[in-house]
Amino acid sequence: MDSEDFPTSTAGAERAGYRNQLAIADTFSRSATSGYLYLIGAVAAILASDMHAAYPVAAGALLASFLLLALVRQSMRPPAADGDGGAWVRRYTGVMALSALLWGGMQVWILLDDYFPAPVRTLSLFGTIAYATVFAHLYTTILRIAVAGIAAIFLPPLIVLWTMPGLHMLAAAFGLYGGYLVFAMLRSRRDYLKQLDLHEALREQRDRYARLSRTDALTGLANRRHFAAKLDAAIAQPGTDVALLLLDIDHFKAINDAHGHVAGDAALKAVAERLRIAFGDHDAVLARIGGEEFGVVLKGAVAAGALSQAERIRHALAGDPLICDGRSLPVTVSIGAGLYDPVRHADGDAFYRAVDLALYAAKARGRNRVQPAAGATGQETAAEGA
Ligand SMILES: Nc1nc2c(ncn2[C@@H]2O[C@H](COP(=O)(O)OP(=O)(O)OP(=O)(O)O)[C@@H](O)[C@H]2O)c(=O)[nH]1
Repeated sequence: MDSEDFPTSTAGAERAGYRNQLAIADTFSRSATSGYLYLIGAVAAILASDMHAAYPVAAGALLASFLLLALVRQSMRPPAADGDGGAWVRRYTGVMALSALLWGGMQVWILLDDYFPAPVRTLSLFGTIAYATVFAHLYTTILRIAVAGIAAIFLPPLIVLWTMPGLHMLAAAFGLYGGYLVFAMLRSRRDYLKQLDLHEALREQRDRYARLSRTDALTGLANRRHFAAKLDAAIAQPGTDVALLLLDIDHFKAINDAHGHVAGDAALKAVAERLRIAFGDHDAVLARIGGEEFGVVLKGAVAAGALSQAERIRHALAGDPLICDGRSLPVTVSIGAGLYDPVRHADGDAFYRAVDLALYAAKARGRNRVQPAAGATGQETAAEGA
């Protein structure tokens, strides 16, 4: 879709895409059934002038065309979010402009053919003014539709009125109203863009809150609630291996006591960064469960090797002190690790509890070690003091 159709206050394809989608949806909801208004107008003009008796073929063709265009318009549902919005806008603009042009043409005929009495001319001119006004006030969701519609409806009768003897005053009044329509169209467009901005700000705020509600503020990892939901979702996928690692920093209180809470926070952030480095390339969910405890969900092939993955991160942390604000902080972690087994674990909670017990056991058995959950595959890989 052409970007000038939907100017944005800030750049960004995703943002523009959202605005385009909104504009398309709004256009359709405002105009899908209004093609029938032309049909009603045409029926009124034909009945008021007995045109069906004098010009039966033309009257039938007009009614059939208005009906067809109204039906086509109503059936043109907007594309899905990933569909071709630009093509839809072009087609929809074409259908709306064609309907407007047909009305404009009928209006010209009514003005030029002496067959039509004055009241019918007046009636049809009212219709022309009404339809053009709708374009100026409602269809500015997509500016080219409003411009094309007003031009197609309004210009043909305006030009004809201007050339008709004795109707210059009427043509001038008509022209003045046309000027007002351009003004109204631009104002309506401005209001609509403001409405889009508001929509967008609300959406961004909603997304921001949703993100915050999933994230641990200190480390930027998932929080406990989101982690639990991700674990449930992972084990609900049939045929996918799922492993859980629960890591707890050993004697973390001593870091706080020795270096202060701020340094403790920095250490937590540094551990989170080490987890990102260690598991960033894997299909993994990383979380700070609370305090100095972290969780990792591993999925797929890497899950089967959960114990060696746990050992790898334990070893990496023990062998390479954290660097926080230029200060070297040696840390070790105790890790509970388990592979989800639907026979042994009733649900995500039961799985989590089993791995949590393994973490407790790792602490009880001396810390700085990996403890497999009961029933987990693989060998225990205690590595105290490594
Ligand atoms: N800096 C900082 N400290 C925290 C945070 N959350 C919890 N703590 C501290 O983490 C420490 C946890 O202490 P404990 O539960 O005794 O555990 P530990 O000292 O790590 O000992 P073990 O787990 O048994 O090895 C406490 O001193 C808490 O105040 C936090 O967000 N920031």
